[in-house]
Amino acid sequence: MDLVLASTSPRRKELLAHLGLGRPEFCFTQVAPDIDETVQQGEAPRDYVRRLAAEKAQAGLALCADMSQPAVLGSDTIVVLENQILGKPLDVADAKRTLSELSGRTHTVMTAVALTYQADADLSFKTSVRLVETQVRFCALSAADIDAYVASKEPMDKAGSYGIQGLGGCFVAAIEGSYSGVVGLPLVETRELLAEVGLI
Ligand SMILES: Cc1cn([C@H]2C[C@H](O)[C@@H](COP(=O)(O)OP(=O)(O)OP(=O)(O)O)O2)c(=O)[nH]c1=O
Repeated sequence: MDLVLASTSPRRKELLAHLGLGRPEFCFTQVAPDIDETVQQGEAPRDYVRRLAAEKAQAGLALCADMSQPAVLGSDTIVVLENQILGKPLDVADAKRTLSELSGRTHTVMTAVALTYQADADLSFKTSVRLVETQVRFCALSAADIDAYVASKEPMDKAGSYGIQGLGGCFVAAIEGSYSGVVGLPLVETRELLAEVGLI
């Protein structure tokens, strides 16, 4: 099987490479899935993030027509505060609003990872999905903190308008769960998915 990462995220690429544990034979290619990320009416955050990860993997599979046996990974990350999905910010004002909502509170980061691959028996494709939830507590943020952070532009391509792996780590008072899941690809669960199909 050929491993394919269906993602445009440089962070997911870097995290997936970790799973090779330095072995040169572990390799993968990358394709850019293009899916509609609209939340369906009444859709719960857990259902949404699982659906998007699966749709990214399946959209990625459609881009692998030239491969004999692709196994495609897709992933999606959302921040959830009081059952509300906080995705990537629409603009600077939205990022500032999101950060002030997260200030001094605990939110959940949900990341789903999906693997679409050909099940041997009947040549049909199967998608396995794992959902990982992590609690993140933010310290209290001043308006000056938020302005300075948003000016760095780091929040603009990230769910919840922050990156724990970057400057946003300054705001994280506590985390319970998967650090790599917050960054966008939960390593333990991704390793399990790959191990199930013999890719590692
Ligand atoms: C909360 C948090 C999110 N993020 C990122 C992970 C994801 O890349 C992004 C959420 O957007 P996603 O839609 O999950 O992913 P993406 O559009 O960046 O990439 P893809 O092509 O795979 O769809 O937020 C961090 O990098 N650090 C964090 O601390």
